[in-house]
Amino acid sequence: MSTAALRCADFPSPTPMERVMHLVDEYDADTGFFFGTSTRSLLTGGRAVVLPARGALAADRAVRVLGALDGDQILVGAVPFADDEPAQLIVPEWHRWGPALPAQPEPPAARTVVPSFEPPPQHYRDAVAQALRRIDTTELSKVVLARSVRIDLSEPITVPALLRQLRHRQGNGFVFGCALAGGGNLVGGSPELLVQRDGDVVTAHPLAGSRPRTGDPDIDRRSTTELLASHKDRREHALVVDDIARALTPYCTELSAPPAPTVVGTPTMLHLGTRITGRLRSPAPSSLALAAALHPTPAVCGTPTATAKATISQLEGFDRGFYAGMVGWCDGGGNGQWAVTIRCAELTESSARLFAGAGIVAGSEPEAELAETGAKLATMLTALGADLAEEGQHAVHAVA
Ligand SMILES: C=C(O[C@H]1C=CC=C(C(=O)O)[C@@H]1O)C(=O)O
Repeated sequence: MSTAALRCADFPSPTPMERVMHLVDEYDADTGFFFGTSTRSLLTGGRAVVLPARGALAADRAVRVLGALDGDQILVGAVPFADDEPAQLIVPEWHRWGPALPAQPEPPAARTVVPSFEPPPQHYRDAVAQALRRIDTTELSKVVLARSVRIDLSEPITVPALLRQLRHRQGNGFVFGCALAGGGNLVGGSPELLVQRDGDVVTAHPLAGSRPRTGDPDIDRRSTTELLASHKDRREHALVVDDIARALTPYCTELSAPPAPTVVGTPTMLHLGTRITGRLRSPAPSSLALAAALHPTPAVCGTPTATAKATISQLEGFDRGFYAGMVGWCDGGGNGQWAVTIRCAELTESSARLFAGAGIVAGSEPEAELAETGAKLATMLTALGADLAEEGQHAVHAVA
């Protein structure tokens, strides 16, 4: 091969998309935080104050820190699912707002990976079957059971490159990156708003009840109709809406939600969603205090909460870490936005650990829930360019 051909193969000329620089390109994988919506982006760097407390306590302490923030300072970070695990909440040294992250429609370089299921798919089916027995015989009405997949990356992918991919795959959702104190980065593209406060207006947009999206308009139209008509999915969804409305009521003078959900589509999934809005009483709690009051909702935990939490720790078989927690920002005035940490991965130079869960209620079927979690994993897998080896593909996308 000639030298010219070698140079060409090694250094392909940049596509127009690659030339568009964005705030995200300054993301520092050691201390950075990025949170992007379809209209704007937030990038932070450095850690002026680190809040080393755990779970709910971290949020509580963070709320007190918020009261002491200087005019323009903000608090950002991620809170794990479990109360007893360390949160990653910081006041950064600096932050900047910018335009929405441009999507990266070109797919990433494909990489063949062999996934390790932690735990294996059969464990997941068994856990769902056990949960269904508990739903039949105890007070448990709903539990969200998740599974995790670890993939080894033959070559590293940078956080900005992954975030651009996720922006493309998560249209109107939230894309986030958060450097973790213990090393690695939490990266994801969540479709679900836990809570947002803007002055005295509070908004939550829970999602629960799902079908995979195929990209075939006829099939997706049928799935949308089926989802809206499904008693099982409507029940699964209503438990989340009721819980959030109950938790927000004490803080609000008005609170409203439409009587029926609509279907919220992502490029890989169709979900039932309900936008809940309210007016906060004065003095309005901060967005972080509201998020802490709501977390964990039955979209990631279950009903009743304590029984569902116990069921998750007994049946799931792995540590959720930051998956199914919350990620976002809050300013000194209390305004801010927190997304539910789903469709995410914990990323290191050499591996990615992905997570996905599904709500189990009476009428759920283990094989269908396994397939649903497989479809949810596809958001991150395709963003990573993971071309699964055949046996892994079967296990991730297993259908009845
Ligand atoms: C728990 C997850 O999704 C939640 C959000 C939307 C739909 C869900 C469902 O239908 O089960 C889940 O409640 C996940 O993606 O890991």
